[in-house]
Amino acid sequence: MSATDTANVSGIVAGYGDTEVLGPVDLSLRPGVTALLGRNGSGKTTLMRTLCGIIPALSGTCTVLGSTVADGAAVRSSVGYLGHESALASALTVEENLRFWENITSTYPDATVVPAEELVERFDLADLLDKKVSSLSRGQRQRVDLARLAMTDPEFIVLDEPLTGLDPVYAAQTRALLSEWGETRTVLYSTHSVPEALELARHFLIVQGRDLIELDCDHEAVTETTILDVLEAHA
Ligand SMILES: Nc1ncnc2c1ncn2[C@@H]1O[C@H](COP(=O)(O)OP(=O)(O)OP(=O)(O)O)[C@@H](O)[C@H]1O
Repeated sequence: MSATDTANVSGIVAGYGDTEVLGPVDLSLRPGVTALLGRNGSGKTTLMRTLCGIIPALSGTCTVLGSTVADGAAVRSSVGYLGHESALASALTVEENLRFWENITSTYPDATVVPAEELVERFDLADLLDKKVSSLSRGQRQRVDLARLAMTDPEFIVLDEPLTGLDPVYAAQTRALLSEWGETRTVLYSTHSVPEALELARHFLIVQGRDLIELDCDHEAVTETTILDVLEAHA
């Protein structure tokens, strides 16, 4: 553990009820982009949801920015999570959703709230404002979900496969957004694309069986072959 760590995980076992999926694992996350890789069903989503306090760890402790994630209120405004399922209300319009989240986030203790108008411009949402979320395409909805996530300007950003299924223009914009966030914040994102991970990240977490293998470009040469070797070791 070091003073610059954003998240510290100690002996975490992640899973559901009686079913252990991953762990026990220890890990630390620092500012920058970390890519999380692993085979289908290996536990990436489970781990990310545990780190954000969405599901409880079966054992072990997880601290984010000095607060334990079990204390949901303490981490709510400092952690931004984008999962497979949208956090938006599908029967409301995009504008209504942004206003709703603006109201909710302004109640978080010590929260920064980026005004909806600023997010509309930054995430290019002007043409979508009057549309119901239920009528949006997956990529359009993700844009709104990212704006919702950015509303609290979180220091720890966790994104589950944010680059899957996007058109080339929006994929490039999202890659640029991740890189920009990674300059000052801690970004953990999952992906199945090794080349894309190598382009975006300098730190890699790879699920191997119930363990997490860490690779770090600052300490070793990380290549597609190194990552594939780790992924295939338990195939
Ligand atoms: N709600 C749940 N209850 C019980 N088991 C679950 C639940 N959600 C996922 N699992 C199981 O946990 C394991 C890990 O799933 P998880 O979704 O974390 O994998 P993943 O690495 O994100 O997979 P993928 O790459 O396919 O998205 C799988 O065996 C899955 O069946």
